[in-house]
Amino acid sequence: MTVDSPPATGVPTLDDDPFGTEVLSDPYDFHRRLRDAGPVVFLARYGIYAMGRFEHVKAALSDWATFVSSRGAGISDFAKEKPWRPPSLLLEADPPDHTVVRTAMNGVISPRSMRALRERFAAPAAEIADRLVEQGTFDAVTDLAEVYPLRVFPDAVGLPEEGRENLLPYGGLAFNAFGPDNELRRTALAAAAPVQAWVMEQCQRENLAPGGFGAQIWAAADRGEISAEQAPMLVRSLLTAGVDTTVYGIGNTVYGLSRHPEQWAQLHASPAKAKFAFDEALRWESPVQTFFRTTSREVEVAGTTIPEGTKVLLFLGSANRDPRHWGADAEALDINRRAAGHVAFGMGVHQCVGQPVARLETELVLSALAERARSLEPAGEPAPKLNNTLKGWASVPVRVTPA
Ligand code: HEM
Ligand SMILES: O=C(O)c1ccc(-n2ccnc2)cc1
Repeated sequence: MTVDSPPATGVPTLDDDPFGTEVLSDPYDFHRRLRDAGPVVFLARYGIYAMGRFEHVKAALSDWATFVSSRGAGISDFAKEKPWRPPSLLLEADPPDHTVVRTAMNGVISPRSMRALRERFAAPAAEIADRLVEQGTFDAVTDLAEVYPLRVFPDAVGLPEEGRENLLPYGGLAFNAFGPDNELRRTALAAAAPVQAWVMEQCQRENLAPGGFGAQIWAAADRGEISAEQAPMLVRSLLTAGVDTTVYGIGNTVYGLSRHPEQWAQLHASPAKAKFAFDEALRWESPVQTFFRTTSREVEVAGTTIPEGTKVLLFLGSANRDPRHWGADAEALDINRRAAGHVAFGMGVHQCVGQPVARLETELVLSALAERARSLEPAGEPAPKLNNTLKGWASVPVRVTPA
């Protein structure tokens, strides 16, 4: 789908396809041209506006009343087109409706529930790290990034064992569906029905084990914090977001460190740096590259007037490498940089509610590997995994030497 807002005269325009194979597999040249073209740029291919600089991406994310999510976090404008699935009560909602549901979710993914998960998440991390260091050569994506989250997260939600292989395809479908009507989106939607049916079935109370995130969401409905109709939709949010994102996050982190052996050496020397390494890796190669907003009114941004009802693509990955904010070495991976304040988890009312889960998983598995592996280096060419929203790898062959 394309939107038909013609560019206001004088708006810098680019003809690149941000959802084409070239940009999806290596976006950084386009990001530099996007940032340098201006604060607000018209992308003629889809008739959308775009922001790539840190200052303006952060401001738009923080201004939820002007840049709304309820008309879709993808290119499709829900005011004009039927969504491919019932809209998310979190990602595709605005305050005040969003506030009630988010408050309930904050109570489920809470510091207390994360403390309980730390023990449960630590043992599998150590076990997988032991095995991979023993192996010496492995694939950081298929042997690690795709294994560990699927080992710990479905149990944390309280999912049955049966059918968990649907989780990665469903996440990939949802993240492709935010994009335009291209090959990636069409292929994903063509295979959607059985995966969607499985996901919605798992969101029902009777399929969720006691004590898990799912059961805790239903308990919030029992307490009247949310309605019984909203509860399965909130579980759906966790199933949509909870696996793909961390798989890409862990994969991107190990990919980045494998290309910077001196940084791995520092991490091996002090594995407690894993949390800083994760933040810097998220800044340097943001798993979630983009999200859309829609303008609820005509708005002026840095001298450019954006009409009401315009789809605006926020390039989180570009903002996280903007030298105007991060300095001249913005494109370098440096685990000693204080990368806090990046927008890889978003900003404002929609800032990632799953952040504590992503941080716990990555910190545990990265520190477990760093303790055991003195060195981590490439062992072959990586293969990108193309997705309309996510940036990451299908394969990252690496070699480690034991401590
Ligand atoms: C490295 C991993 C992750 C990254 C980079 C990430 C990134 C993001 C971003 C950028 C947003 C903001 C979306 C927007 O502003 O439109 C977001 C929101 C969200 N994330 Fe994540 N996420 C990650 C992991 C997770 C996990 C593991 C979960 C679930 C356990 C999760 C659940 C959510 C939910 C439910 C929202 C919507 C929050 C709201 O709208 O209030 N995310 N995430
Ligand atoms: O509610 C949903 O369906 C949904 C919610 C959040 C994400 N997301 C994106 C990045 N982290 C999470 C994706 C889908």
